[in-house]
Amino acid sequence: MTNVRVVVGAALLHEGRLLAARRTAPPELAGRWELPGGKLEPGESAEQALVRELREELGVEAEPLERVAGEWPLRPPYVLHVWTARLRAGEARPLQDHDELRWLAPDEVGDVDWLDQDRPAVALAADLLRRAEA
Ligand SMILES: Nc1nc2c([nH]c(=O)n2[C@H]2C[C@H](O)[C@@H](COP(=O)(O)OP(=O)(O)OP(=O)(O)O)O2)c(=O)[nH]1
Repeated sequence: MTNVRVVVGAALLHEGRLLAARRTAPPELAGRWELPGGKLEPGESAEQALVRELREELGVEAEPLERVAGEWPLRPPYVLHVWTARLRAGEARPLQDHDELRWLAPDEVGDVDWLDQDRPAVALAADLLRRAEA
């Protein structure tokens, strides 16, 4: 399919924790937790979109690391791709699209109400964190 559009989500990792962000809109998604990110703009790579979105939404500089294997369908024509990323500079704040942030240790990843579509990628990111700790 050629008209699929990618939403990139960042599994932002810092000091052994994963960042979760609580959405403020649209009403059907508000209050649920997600990986910060957004839609690719025309001509943009996933890595470029990730860096731009994290700058806009959280006020941080992030470095994309690697794609988490998989692709998760959202409302057509969107699909979710997830990349791990590390925090290069700044302190994450909910500047846009979110009203709360939480840095979750691997054992806390199940403590927030993730968007359904995010759960498999979040589980994979938590596994990566656990392995990095071991
Ligand atoms: N950013 C993000 N969006 C997600 C995730 N999971 C999920 O289902 N979505 C959905 C919610 C939205 O319908 C869509 C992404 O839209 P968005 O509002 O974050 O994108 P954007 O920042 O580019 O916003 P806009 O240009 O539409 O204003 O994907 C996720 O983990 N991160």
